[in-house]
Amino acid sequence: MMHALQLWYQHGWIRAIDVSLAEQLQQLGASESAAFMAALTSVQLGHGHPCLDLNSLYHNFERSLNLPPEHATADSLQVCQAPKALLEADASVSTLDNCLSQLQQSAVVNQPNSPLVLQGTRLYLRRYYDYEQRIKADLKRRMVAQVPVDTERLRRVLDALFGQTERISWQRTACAMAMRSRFTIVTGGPGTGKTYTVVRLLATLQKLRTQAAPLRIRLAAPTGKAAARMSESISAELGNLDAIKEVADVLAEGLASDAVTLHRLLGTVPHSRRFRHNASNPLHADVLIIDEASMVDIGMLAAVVAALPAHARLILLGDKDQLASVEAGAILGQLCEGAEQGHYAPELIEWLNKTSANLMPDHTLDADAERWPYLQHTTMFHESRRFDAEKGIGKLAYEVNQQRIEWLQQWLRDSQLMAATHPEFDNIHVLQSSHADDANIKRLVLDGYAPLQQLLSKGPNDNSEQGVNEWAKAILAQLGEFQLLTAVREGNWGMHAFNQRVTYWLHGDQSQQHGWFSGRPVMVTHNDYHLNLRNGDIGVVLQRAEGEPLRVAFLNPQGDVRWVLPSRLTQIDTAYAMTIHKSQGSEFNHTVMVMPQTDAPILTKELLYTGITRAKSNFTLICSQPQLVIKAVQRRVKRNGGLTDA
Ligand SMILES: Nc1ncnc2c1ncn2[C@@H]1O[C@H](COP(=O)(O)OP(=O)(O)OP(=O)(O)O)[C@@H](O)[C@H]1O
Repeated sequence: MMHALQLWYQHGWIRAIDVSLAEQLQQLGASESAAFMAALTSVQLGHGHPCLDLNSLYHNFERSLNLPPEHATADSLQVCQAPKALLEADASVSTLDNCLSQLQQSAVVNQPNSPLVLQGTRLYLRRYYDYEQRIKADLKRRMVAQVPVDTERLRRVLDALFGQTERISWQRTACAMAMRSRFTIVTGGPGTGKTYTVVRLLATLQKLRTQAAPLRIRLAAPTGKAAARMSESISAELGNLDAIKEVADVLAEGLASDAVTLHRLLGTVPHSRRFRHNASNPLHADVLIIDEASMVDIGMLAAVVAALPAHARLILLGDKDQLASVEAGAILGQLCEGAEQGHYAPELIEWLNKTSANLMPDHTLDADAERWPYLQHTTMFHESRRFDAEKGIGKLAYEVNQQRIEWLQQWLRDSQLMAATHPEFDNIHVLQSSHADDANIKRLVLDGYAPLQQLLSKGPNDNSEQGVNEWAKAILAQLGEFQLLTAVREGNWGMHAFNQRVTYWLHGDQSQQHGWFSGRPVMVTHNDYHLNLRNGDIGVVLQRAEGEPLRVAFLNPQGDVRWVLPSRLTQIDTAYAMTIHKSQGSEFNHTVMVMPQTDAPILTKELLYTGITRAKSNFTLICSQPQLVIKAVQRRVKRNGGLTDA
């Protein structure tokens, strides 16, 4: 088994860390098979699963491990043994029962501080088990801490904020629900009014507070981009609240300026996993709102709940149907499972009815609601204010999310006709081509990037520092207008190949020789604490004046331009094309999504839904094989984990 792991590593099937973990455990006295299972647990972590689910492993070896990986070469398939054959050949782990008893007897499993924890049929590395336990215990404490609320006063405040509506207002329901305990989730697709609601929710909290001083409110998001968008949309909504001046003033009082990244909120300690704020140095906050919570990983949420004082409220906002974090965990997806149906307890419905202008619909009632503890604190919004669910992007996102194949098949076949005959579909297009260098793709890209190229060649209005900064700002804003998103990184239809292709189309041969050239958009691919740049930050290479060296312009969270020398940036990618994973938390006016030519497990409905919902006004799908789109929509991401276990 150890030899097999080495071969897997040599052929790029698994990571070095997966093998070295197994070797270290053997040195600690683990049997070969226990060490092997630990390596598989680490492999799963690399795929975003906090644990190895032995039940699904023995049910379907290849599918649950994604081994051999999709990029496995023919050579490697000859040399490397598949997991199923390996496990079946060893009596100690040949069946699920044997494997469980082997692990139960192991010195490295379920002992005080042992590196592995077996919980039911889930095998964890201890750190991830601890994260999960910490989150569960903390959320439970915040959920049971029922806060007394004057329902009459609450009703009056909500009447002022939302007015009377004919139908149930889920936005109002979310505000009411958040008053009852110290944990709340508001989930919904793009434009469903999460930000609109959260501003009113905060206003309600401030109005009904029992302490004299305003509540201290912190806003945070997993990435710099998401934090910047959160600040922007919250200040726009605060402007709209001016109609209810008294509320706007009381809200603004306790609101700590801008939204920050979670790393900044907690304070990173250089070269360490630790944060400055933790259980012994808690955050100064009464309310913490985390936007884009689908991107928060389990380690980060564990750090957040440790640093958040017990009395504080934690409010998660996000779209549960989007891709989960790249790191381990799919927190929002797991906590919100079943949110479509409500699953509210009779007692909760009765309480909500007291605070609401309308009665809660019957279908949200569940007499067996104890099975859904997190849903008693969750509101899901279905109606997008930005997209009509019957038109264009809204319709496409809805059909993909609901995995409704028939409409999609028709759209993939007849998108041109539909766009020509039904104006409501003229902003969603399919460009089918079997060549990534196809002239139609080239035309689409050149047209899409034409305004960017014009801005670049026009140069700054004047050469003053302000003039140059304004020019850089305009170019960075223009980068949000048109964006290629790829489903995969590698291969002819992947992110790297498209970046090379577009660079060549726009800048010709010269750009191939010089990695750094004026106009190159770049994405930072790792957090850089020295430069204060975050994974996902976008910059653009520019020459500020004749004879000056090239510099990369980034926007800081305050919206000002900062310039960095290219030589200081070690981990970046060109950003004409980015992966859908990296696009999470961003939106682009015209989004072009590129599907690969061959199927892969990474192609899921969550991936497609995330890509489609990045588009603000136009969406184009480039694909060579429409049936792969259908296959992807039928496949769902399944992340293991015990967050919702009793
Ligand atoms: N009840 C409402 N009445 C009037 N306008 C609303 C209402 N709810 C939302 N809106 C408006 O709809 C738009 C989208 O709302 P909002 O930005 O809050 O959605 P969101 O769910 O936060 O979107 P995203 O996920 O893209 O950030 C905003 O312009 C907002 O002001």
